[in-house]
Amino acid sequence: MQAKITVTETWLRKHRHLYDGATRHPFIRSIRDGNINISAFKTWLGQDYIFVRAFVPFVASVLTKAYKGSDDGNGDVEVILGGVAALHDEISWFKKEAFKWGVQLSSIVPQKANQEYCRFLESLIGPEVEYTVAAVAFWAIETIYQQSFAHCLEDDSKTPPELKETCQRWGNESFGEYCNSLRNIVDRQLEKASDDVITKAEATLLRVLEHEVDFWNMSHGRT
Ligand SMILES: Cc1ncc(CN)c(N)n1
Repeated sequence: MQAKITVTETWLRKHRHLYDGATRHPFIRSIRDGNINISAFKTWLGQDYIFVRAFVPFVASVLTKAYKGSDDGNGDVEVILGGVAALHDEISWFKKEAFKWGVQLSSIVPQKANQEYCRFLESLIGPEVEYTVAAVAFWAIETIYQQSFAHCLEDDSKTPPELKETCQRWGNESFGEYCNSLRNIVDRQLEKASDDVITKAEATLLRVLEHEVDFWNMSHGRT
């Protein structure tokens, strides 16, 4: 018997071009090819620290929605709670890494693409945004990083040794499994969602892809 094609699979096929644009961006390719400009990397590091701080309340809101809105016989809350715990480690990691690279986090000013992305996250926090829609954003945001950095760890990559740890942070297998768990949550929700929610969720996925591309562009010095 053939496996059923899930909604996320349909979307990823339909929006492959945009998805590849986010996960195979020139910034990521430059890490993978070993010719990353270190000042671009430092820009990314400082800006991403600001993004991750704004990401925490968004993920907390997804957790609340999971608690209130899913049947949760499926353990959504535990999976998302794992994500919150990982973010705690992520923030400590950014501080340690910034120190290593001489990036002064307290003096970083968020750039336009970052501000807009953080504003978008905030727009998804309120109770009027359905759990399914917010969960799609969450899944996409985490998965783009996982896929991007895993690409830099493939056998034929020339990622500089000093950036391997960064790539491992999101490109590792267990982060990949966590992203798969988020994808299962999303597909389960989408199975029972109304057409209206499915339409909103797909539009949200597209917005995330665009914001991620803009974020890489900003880090790469293209804005
Ligand atoms: C911009 C961005 N997107 C995703 C992630 C993964 N949490 C991140 N740290 N920053």
